[in-house]
Amino acid sequence: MSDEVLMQLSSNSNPSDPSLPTKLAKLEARMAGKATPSAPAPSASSPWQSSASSVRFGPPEESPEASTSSDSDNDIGEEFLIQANTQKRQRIHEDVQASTSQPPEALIIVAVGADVRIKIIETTDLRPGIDEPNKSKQGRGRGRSGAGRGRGSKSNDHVRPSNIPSTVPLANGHSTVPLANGHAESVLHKENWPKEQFGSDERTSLQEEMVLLRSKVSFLEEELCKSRQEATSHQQLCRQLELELKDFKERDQQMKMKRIKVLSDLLIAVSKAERQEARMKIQQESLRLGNVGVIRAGTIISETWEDGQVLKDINAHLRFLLETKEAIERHRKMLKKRQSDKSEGSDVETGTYEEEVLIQDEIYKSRLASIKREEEVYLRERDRYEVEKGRLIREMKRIRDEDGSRFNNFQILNNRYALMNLLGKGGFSEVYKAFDLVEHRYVACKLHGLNAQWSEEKKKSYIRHATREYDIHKMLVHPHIVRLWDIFEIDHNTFCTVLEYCSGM
Ligand SMILES: Nc1ncnc2c1ncn2[C@@H]1O[C@H](COP(=O)(O)OP(=O)(O)OP(=O)(O)O)[C@@H](O)[C@H]1O
Repeated sequence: MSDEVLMQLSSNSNPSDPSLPTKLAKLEARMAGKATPSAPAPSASSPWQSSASSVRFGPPEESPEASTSSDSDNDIGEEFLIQANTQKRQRIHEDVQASTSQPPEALIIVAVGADVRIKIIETTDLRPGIDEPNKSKQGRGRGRSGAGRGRGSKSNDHVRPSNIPSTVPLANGHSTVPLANGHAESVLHKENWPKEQFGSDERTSLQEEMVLLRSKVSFLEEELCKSRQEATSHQQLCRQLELELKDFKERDQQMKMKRIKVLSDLLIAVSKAERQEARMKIQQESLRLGNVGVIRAGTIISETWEDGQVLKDINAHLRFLLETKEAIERHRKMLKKRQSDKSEGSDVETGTYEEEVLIQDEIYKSRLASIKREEEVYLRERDRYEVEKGRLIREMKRIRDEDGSRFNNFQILNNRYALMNLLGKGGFSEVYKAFDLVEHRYVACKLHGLNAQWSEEKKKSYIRHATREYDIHKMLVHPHIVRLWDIFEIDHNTFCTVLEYCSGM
């Protein structure tokens, strides 16, 4: 008899009915398949004793009739059992259906004596991570069917996979519960299986189901094993990829360093070649256009410019032309003076002489015009050479500044700007041509050197002004204004502004 039935009976019972223990004993005896004794069943051995003392079978209006005849008691009990069993079967059927439609729950059907117990086990899959929330349902006092956790409820204390629906009855009257690991757990029950309640076909179907579930479990275990292997191989692959990535990054870094090295070597080579070329050019130009000479006057040494040969030649030629021009002018004056002296003589002589003077004057005039043209050419040429001389002097100064600069040894500033040659020197700055190793373009690095002799206040004031100037400059974008790309500090007395490079072309 199920706990539910007992509960029902308890709720319907009349505590004042003295014949109830007898009825209960009879019913129990029937349920156990024994002959019903007329005397009350030994209450001490009955598991239902406590409740039997206070329960009454059937509806209350039938109770007087039931208390008068043992046959009628039997009939009522049988009828009740039939009803109860029919209800139970229906419930089993419903619960089995429910268990198939609701995988997290499994039914354990335990046959106890003449009754059928339905135990609903709130199951939780043993596999980690699956049906976690169902664990909370474990250990609930009573199942959904209302059947109690009384006898044989040991099986409920085990956690089972969600797809195992029921216990399977064994021949010895124990029920087995398939576990996740494929073993069967024997569930001990105090009563034997009623063969008339569970047909062999039902048992067979349950066993088949159990076999099916076992095969499912083994399949899932295989799948799990495979997944674990895959996970291991994936982890190994990940580790390998991480190592490769690290290796690749290291190699990339090395390549980057190599690239920078190769690039800076190339830039240094180019710069050195340019420097050499510039110095050779200066040597050649200084022969032609002039050079700086040193004049010593007592203890004072001063520098003066000495023109080169070309300029000397031009100047000499111009001087010669000037002298020639002056000589022709003098001859013309003398000729005119003689002409005036001769005009006092005879007409014939005077006429002949005037003709000669005119011819001579014309000759002087044409010579003067030719000298003037030649002089103009030489003067133009001298102007051109003067421009070249100025360029040469600037270049010489630049080379001298470059030689005296502390940044002339091809440094890489801020890990990015490879300094090449000096472009020029300003009031407080040196401007170097540089190559931006990140953006791969030529830039002009203006190195602002603060005078070490300056007071801290003057340095601060200079930096404040320069910062304000460059903050404004940074915002200016115009085709006729060089862009300011970057600004950074080199040391306590020096900072650098990176400008767009102007080739001057
Ligand atoms: N962006 C540039 N591109 C190419 N060359 C440059 C650039 N900026 C400056 N220079 C060169 O550097 C030289 C000195 O620069 P600049 O004229 O800016 O100095 P400055 O203004 O006199 O110095 P300071 O700002 O210290 O007073 C210039 O004559 C020019 O040859």
